[in-house]
Amino acid sequence: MNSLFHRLANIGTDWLKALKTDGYVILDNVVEPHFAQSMLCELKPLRCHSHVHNNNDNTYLIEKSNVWECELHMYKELQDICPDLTRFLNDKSLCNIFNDSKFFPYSFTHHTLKLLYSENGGCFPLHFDSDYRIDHRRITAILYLNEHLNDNNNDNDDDESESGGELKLYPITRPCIKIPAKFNRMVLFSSTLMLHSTSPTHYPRYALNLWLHCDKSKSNISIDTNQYQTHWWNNPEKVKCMAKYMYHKEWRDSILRAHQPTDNKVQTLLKSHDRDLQVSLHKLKPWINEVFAHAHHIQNGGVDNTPIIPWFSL
Ligand SMILES: O=C(O)CCC(=O)C(=O)O
Ligand SMILES: [Fe+2]
Repeated sequence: MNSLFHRLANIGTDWLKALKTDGYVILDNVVEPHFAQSMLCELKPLRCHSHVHNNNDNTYLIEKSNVWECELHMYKELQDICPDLTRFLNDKSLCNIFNDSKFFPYSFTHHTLKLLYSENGGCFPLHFDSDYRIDHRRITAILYLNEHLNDNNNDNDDDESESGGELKLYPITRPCIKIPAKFNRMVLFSSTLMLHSTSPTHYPRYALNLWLHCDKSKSNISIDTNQYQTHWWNNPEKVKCMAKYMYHKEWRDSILRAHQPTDNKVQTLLKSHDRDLQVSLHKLKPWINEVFAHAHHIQNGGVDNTPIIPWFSL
């Protein structure tokens, strides 16, 4: 069977280098357009028949209003009626590209696939996908399937577009990046350290979220704790604290935006957000002047490439 990601195998390694250095990369036209189209055709009726549902029985996905999520690997009965989405789920070629490149200190075993649909202001609050202490996801790869978005939906517009639905990345060395969810575009980023959110969508928004899982027993990771004492950015935990501090206002607002005001989870989420912010500031204490200066610089639109962020070190 041909690789579904054949284009990635033929575009050299610059994109892998960019992902490793910047923590994210944007790739257009990654799968055969007719295959992307056919996955979209399978996805649309699923959401109409409510198969793509809010996973409110699953603690690991927090329910958000107007966002439908379904982890396809958990629903065998859906796999039988969605052959192309199931082929996308079972395809190993993306993992193989990463494993063969040896650019990353992981051995990827497989990916899982979450189907996503949002509408009517649906959005994701700021979050990290994976907590390295409890799960094995290391790279997020989201394929967007929104045909009506075209080149008028320019990348990196300063203002939120009218259609909304952008993926927003917060890489802490530069201001937020807004990425329109265009058809057959894939955005890859660090599951553990890339803070991200989505802006409220004003169109029916379709996406396929792949998570690459690593085999922890085979990972080639060494943590030098002495080195971690030197700079905050050498320590992945501190990078997360920094992101929390830099974007805490936006984070708080995004929690309110993603849930109905009547949802009683909101107060709990806000409380835990406020507590995490205090903990983060405490952990950053040894570097506090440096941290404030860095945050101030980025918040004023600056870029600071001095910190080499260990995006894929855990
Ligand atoms: O749909 C997107 O662009 C992002 C989705 C996301 O962040 C998630 O599923 O964790
Ligand atoms: Fe996410």
